[in-house]
Amino acid sequence: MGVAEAAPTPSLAARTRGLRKLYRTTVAVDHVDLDVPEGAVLGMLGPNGSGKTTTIRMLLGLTTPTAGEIELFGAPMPDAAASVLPQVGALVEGPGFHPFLSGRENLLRCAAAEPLLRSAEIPTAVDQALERVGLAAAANRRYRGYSLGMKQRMGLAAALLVPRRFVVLDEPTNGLDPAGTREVRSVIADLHAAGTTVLVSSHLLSEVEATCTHVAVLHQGSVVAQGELTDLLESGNAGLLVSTPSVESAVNALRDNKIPARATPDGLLVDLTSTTAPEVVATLVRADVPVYEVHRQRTGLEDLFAQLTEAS
Ligand SMILES: Nc1ncnc2c1ncn2[C@@H]1O[C@H](COP(=O)(O)OP(=O)(O)OP(=O)(O)O)[C@@H](O)[C@H]1O
Repeated sequence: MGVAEAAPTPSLAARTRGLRKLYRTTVAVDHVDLDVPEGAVLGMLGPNGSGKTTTIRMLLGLTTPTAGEIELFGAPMPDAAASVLPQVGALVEGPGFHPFLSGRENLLRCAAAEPLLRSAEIPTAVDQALERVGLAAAANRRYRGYSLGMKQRMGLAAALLVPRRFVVLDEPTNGLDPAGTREVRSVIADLHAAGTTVLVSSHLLSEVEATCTHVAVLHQGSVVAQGELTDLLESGNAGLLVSTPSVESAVNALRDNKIPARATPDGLLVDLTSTTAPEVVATLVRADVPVYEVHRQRTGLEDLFAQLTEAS
């Protein structure tokens, strides 16, 4: 043992290092170093084909990495799969429900395979999961007749059969109507409030902004940005765009108050490094400058994501 102890690293629900997956000659995932802090809701953001599903499948032991390491709660995968995976609930493509059984019957079968559920607890767990995803009324209908959104809800119900330490949701709002999307957001918020770590993939920045505390952006199989959502959103130049017919008076009024600003084709761009949006508006109003509209300039993450999605 060394004399100096290393500073304790925050506990991670999932950690990958150098993760790589090749399908023949296709590099699906390349050198992914992902940290999912315990208690976080981490949004894995990326355009189609950026490697989200492949990364998730490797985390869950559903596909074998070509190279790299995976740990779940500090335990190496796949060696620790039997002890760790029962604590992990997952919604991934192709959950394989039986088409001729009802939603309830399918979930009863899933529940029977859950090591953490005692037989006596199964019926209640199934009913609670059906209720939670809004499928209680359709529970006795055959799975075959379910809509895409209902099938998606079934996958979510299966992930939520037991209280989990970690829930992994691959594009959970795919195929859902606006009400279904709101329900998924509320399920994620409930899980977060209960201390469960959530990893959720999406190709929509708005989705991630609405639900996540952390984000990892994937592009062409690699992580191009990761960290706390607020930090990433604030990265880059924070600016406020002001729409006013009196640009010159506005610039002068702001400069008198030591707030840097300049005219741009999009409007008056005010530097927010040393001030706030309400302060800028108050300053302009005090100087009798008419303000039609103000909005924040696109953030670092929005710019990054726009570049990635526009390029693909
Ligand atoms: N089983 C497979 N066989 C061959 N190539 C695959 C397979 N699965 C994924 N790929 C390829 O790996 C790359 C990453 O795919 P992946 O499904 O992980 O991306 P994704 O970010 O989840 O995309 P989407 O948002 O469309 O679901 C793509 O080029 C895809 O074509």
